[in-house]
Amino acid sequence: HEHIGIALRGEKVLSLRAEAAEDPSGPLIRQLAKDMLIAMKTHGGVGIAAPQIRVSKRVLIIHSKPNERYPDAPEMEPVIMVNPEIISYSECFDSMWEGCLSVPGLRGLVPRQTGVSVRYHDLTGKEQEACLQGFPARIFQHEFDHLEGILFPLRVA
Ligand SMILES: O=C(O)C[C@@H](Cc1ccccc1)C(=O)SCC(=O)c1ccccc1
Ligand SMILES: [Zn+2]
Repeated sequence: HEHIGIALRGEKVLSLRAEAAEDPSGPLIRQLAKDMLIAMKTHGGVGIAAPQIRVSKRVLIIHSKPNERYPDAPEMEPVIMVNPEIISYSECFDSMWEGCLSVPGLRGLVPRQTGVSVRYHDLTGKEQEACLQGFPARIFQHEFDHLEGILFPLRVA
């Protein structure tokens, strides 16, 4: 399974609103999260959403780490979020360069809120809340869009 393929722009699964996961702590979601982690690492992403490995479920991973475009991005452990909800956004916006594993070769300057407060279930089924700022907030909003069937070119200013 080393090479779990990534769905590309134009595939229907990327345009759907993903379905809520019924059992966030069940074996199906745990296996899905494992496959997503492998796919994200294999393809060198800083995040991934389940529809990108052709599973239309509301699961996303954010894994901010320093990279050539954002050398000062915070280093964090991957955060796996099941059925994430946005509680509130910051007022401020900024634009940053984004890429997408499903849109290879394209980069775009995307305006998004600088902060976001989220609620989600972790893989133990526990409800969590997190306040994200900066690059992690950026990645979250990009991955959450995937759960809504939205790809970043739609948001390019
Ligand atoms: O396709 C995805 O969802 C993963 C995507 C996440 C993302 C990157 C940059 C801004 C917002 C969200 C990627 O990881 S694209 C490839 C990449 O590693 C990268 C691209 C631009 C900047 C930093 C990393
Ligand atoms: Zn993407």
